[in-house]
Amino acid sequence: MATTQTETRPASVLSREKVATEKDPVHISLCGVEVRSVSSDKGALRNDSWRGNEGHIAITPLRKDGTTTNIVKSPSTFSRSTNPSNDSSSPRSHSELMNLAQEISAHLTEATSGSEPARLKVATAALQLAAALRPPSDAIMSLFANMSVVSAIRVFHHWGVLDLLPPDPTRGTACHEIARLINAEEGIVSRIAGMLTSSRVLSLTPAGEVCHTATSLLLRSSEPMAAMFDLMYNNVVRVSDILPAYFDRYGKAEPVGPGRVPATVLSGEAEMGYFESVARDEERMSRFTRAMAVASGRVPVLGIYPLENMLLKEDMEGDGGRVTWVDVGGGGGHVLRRFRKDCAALRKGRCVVVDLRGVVDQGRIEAEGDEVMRGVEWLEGDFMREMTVEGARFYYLRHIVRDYSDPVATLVLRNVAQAMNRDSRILVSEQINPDGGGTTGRPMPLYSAFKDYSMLAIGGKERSLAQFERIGKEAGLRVEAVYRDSKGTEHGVIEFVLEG
Ligand SMILES: C[S@@+](CC[C@H](N)C(=O)[O-])C[C@H]1O[C@@H](n2cnc3c(N)ncnc32)[C@H](O)[C@@H]1O
Repeated sequence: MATTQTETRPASVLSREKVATEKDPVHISLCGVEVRSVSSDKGALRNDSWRGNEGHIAITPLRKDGTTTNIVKSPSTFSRSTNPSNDSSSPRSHSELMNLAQEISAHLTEATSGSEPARLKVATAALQLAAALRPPSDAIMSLFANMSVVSAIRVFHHWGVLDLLPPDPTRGTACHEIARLINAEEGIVSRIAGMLTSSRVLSLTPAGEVCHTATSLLLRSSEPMAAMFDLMYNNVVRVSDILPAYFDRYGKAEPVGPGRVPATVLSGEAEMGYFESVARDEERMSRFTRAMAVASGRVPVLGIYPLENMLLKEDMEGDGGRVTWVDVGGGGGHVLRRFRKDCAALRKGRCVVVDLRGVVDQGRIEAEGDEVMRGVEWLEGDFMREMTVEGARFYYLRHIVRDYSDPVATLVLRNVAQAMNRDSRILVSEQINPDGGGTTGRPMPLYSAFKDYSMLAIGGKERSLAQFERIGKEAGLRVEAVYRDSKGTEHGVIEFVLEG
């Protein structure tokens, strides 16, 4: 079913994309010669079945010398014929529907026996089949049905209902008992519970008692996902309510920031940047950091950039105390921890986490006694002003550049560039949108578009490679290489070096 697809990137970009090695099945954008399906690692995409663009393709391109190498390419860079998702609203022929049904039945056994690629195939086909069978008016009303689910979760969350249900999903609590425990009327409790059981966020015992599901367990207040839910509620739902008035007031343009972004206008702190406003409140900052741990878990950290190989190539002996790795805006160090756990060479090097004061203070405390983080330095710093760690080998910016508009992101990159040596590298680890951002005849994967849209609230954006190249150039950097995720996400790592 798959077809080869010639990459349409300009030659200037193609020449810089990275060829994979056996150990690092890095995917790049080159013209594919053979196309075959590839296995995926387990777990990374669990619970993501609504991402809407599943599966991925491995291509075996020919090198100039005629040999081949394993290169994996994200599906979004293929033509629609290779990856027919995302156009759920277009009418489908009977044979297309039959193909989807066959796709589901062909992979269902494998999918339910733990195969991640099979699960992705079945989930995608099932979503496409359901969407194709849904009349347009239902498609519209289902948007509001989803919002009602969000609303019901929020109320139960606020009332502490999700914390009081038994954690064992086979044991339930009757609505009258929930009502008694939270001092509410039974009628309102059962209506909200009804929204959540019909959407399968909660479930019912045969006796009609309400019980947890795997989904609702993740929303208990002790879970990091609850912090993420709050963040999304604020930055997507609440911000949506003011967006038309926001654009009326500030103009129909991308927010530039750092101040006057929708989220800070909403909170009555219009002149502040988003992070400035979050950092004013210790509790809010701590919830934000917890939410980031979830965000990081949803996209791969390891296995994209061949760090171990790169470090082995470097002569770190006699380094004169040179810093190996700066995690710029590294939060509580959760990402650095994963790199250090995986990469012995990095544990030997000097690693620094730079972030705002409250964040590094918290990170330092939490890392105490953690063998993997022993020796890590925690440094308060403001990347909007300067990068104080000079000449490090790597400056790692994960989910940083996307937090800002082009002018502000350029400022951050320029500050880092000014601290670099000629052999230093910046690694930007983010979603890489397809060129054209979904406006070139093929829609973006739904999840990628959602991530971009949700960044609007804080004045940020997801970018295509061409957009990264542009802001890098403004900052005095050039793209040395691009490493894409082989697991079907749009995530990648862009390696920048000093221009010239
Ligand atoms: C979206 S989070 C990303 C955290 C982490 N890199 C990750 O991938 O999970 C952005 C991080 O940048 C930090 N940050 C925001 N503004 C900053 C500034 N001006 N200087 C340094 N760090 C900042 C925040 O505190 C937060 O930890």
